[in-house]
Amino acid sequence: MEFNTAGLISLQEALDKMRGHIPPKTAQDAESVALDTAAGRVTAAPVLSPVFVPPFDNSAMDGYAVRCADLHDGAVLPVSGKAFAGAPFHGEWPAGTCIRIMTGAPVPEGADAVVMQEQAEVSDAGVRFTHAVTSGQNIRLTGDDIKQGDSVLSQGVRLGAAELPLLASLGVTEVQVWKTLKVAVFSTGDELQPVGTPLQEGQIYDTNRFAVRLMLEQLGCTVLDLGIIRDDPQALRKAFEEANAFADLVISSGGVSVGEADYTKQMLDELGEIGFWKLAMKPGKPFAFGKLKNSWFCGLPGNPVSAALTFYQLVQPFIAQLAGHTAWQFPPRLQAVAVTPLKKSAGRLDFQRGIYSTNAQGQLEVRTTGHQGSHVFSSFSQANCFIVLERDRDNVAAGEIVEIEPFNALLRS
Ligand SMILES: Nc1nc2c(c(=O)[nH]1)N[C@H]1C(S)=C(S)[C@@H](COP(=O)(O)OP(=O)(O)OC[C@H]3O[C@@H](n4cnc5c(N)ncnc54)[C@H](O)[C@@H]3O)O[C@H]1N2
Ligand code: MOO
Repeated sequence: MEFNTAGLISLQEALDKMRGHIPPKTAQDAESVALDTAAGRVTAAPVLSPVFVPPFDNSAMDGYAVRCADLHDGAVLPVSGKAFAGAPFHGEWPAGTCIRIMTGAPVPEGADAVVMQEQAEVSDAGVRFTHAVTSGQNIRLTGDDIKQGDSVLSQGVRLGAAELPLLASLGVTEVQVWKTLKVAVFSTGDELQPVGTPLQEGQIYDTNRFAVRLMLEQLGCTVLDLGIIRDDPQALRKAFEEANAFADLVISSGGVSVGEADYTKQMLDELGEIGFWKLAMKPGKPFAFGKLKNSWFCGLPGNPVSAALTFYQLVQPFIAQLAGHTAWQFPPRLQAVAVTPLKKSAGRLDFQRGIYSTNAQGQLEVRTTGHQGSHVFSSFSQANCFIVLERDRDNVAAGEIVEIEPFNALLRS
């Protein structure tokens, strides 16, 4: 693996480096799972339909199945039988008669139209149709949705509420998916305590592991949580080794900056290879990426906003690719009018937290959540988007156009 470690690199350069190193998946990475357990998994091969949908010609309306040839002016057709969904008509169907039919029922052989009952007058003599009838009307033809052998899902699609019912409708019982990614997580820092433990002087609760674990679960990963690791090279080495033995990807938070207790980079140097560790983005300047013996490594910065943001902007797309989720898309960016001034100094691509809405003129507008410090995690719960301010941009005055990136499902509740 060849990496450039000098200087600050751009977010795009970092993403290209991270995603560019992932080898293509092979057959060994795939497994077959039952449809019932496939939610959140990613298809390893296109899914071909084993059947036609609909599987037979059937009625789109409650009404009467007819042969158009019988429908001369003023014709009254006696009813010769009934066809229900699940109970087809198989009796004798004399010429000049019709069949009562319900929505979803197989169309009797020879019928070339179905007339909805609102366009029929029923008398003792039979049924008279009040509107012109065209051949084929209200008949849903075999395979008009899906043909047998059609590819209904491509490779690299995450299976959810839009996909799994479709497979169920085809009678598919098993699906080929990529194996679930295994991700090990730990937080570093002597000041950190797990939730539920009383805090002593100088201590704080561990926010990052909570955020990272949650986002990993939403991305369909199997998580090994190694807890809080003290700022001690010995303990860190042990955590790195344990994580590497289990995982495809190891994610830590904290200790990537330049302080005296910031050992993450040193560990990565010792136990693996550093790809890069400084980005021209804010928050999130110190973000370490590299490789351990068997696994990839992402070292998130300790500040909670920086950790969540770098996970969202860098780790999320990286995991999508590692997981074979090729249908994953970067959240779209839109233009909006800033209705509050935004503080910014040139030098780093800035992801401020904002609240966007549509104004009375139908224009998108956005305002800041306020204090944008990297420790102000509450800015995420108030926000519904990032305000993305280009690297070279300075302070923004109210009324200027800015780019926004609405949160995707990872941050939207
Ligand atoms: N001299 C410099 N100092 C710092 C720089 C720099 O370039 N030069 N960069 C700053 C930036 S930007 C960031 S971001 C942080 C990142 O530092 P680390 O990744 O080494 O993180 P720590 O020092 O361990 O912690 C920073 C901050 O975040 C709190 N923290 C850490 N982990 C958690 C957690 N799991 N949950 C909640 N809060 C956490 C920690 O207590 C610190 O307050 O470095 C700056 N410094
Ligand atoms: O980049 Mo630090 O990540 O600004 O707080």
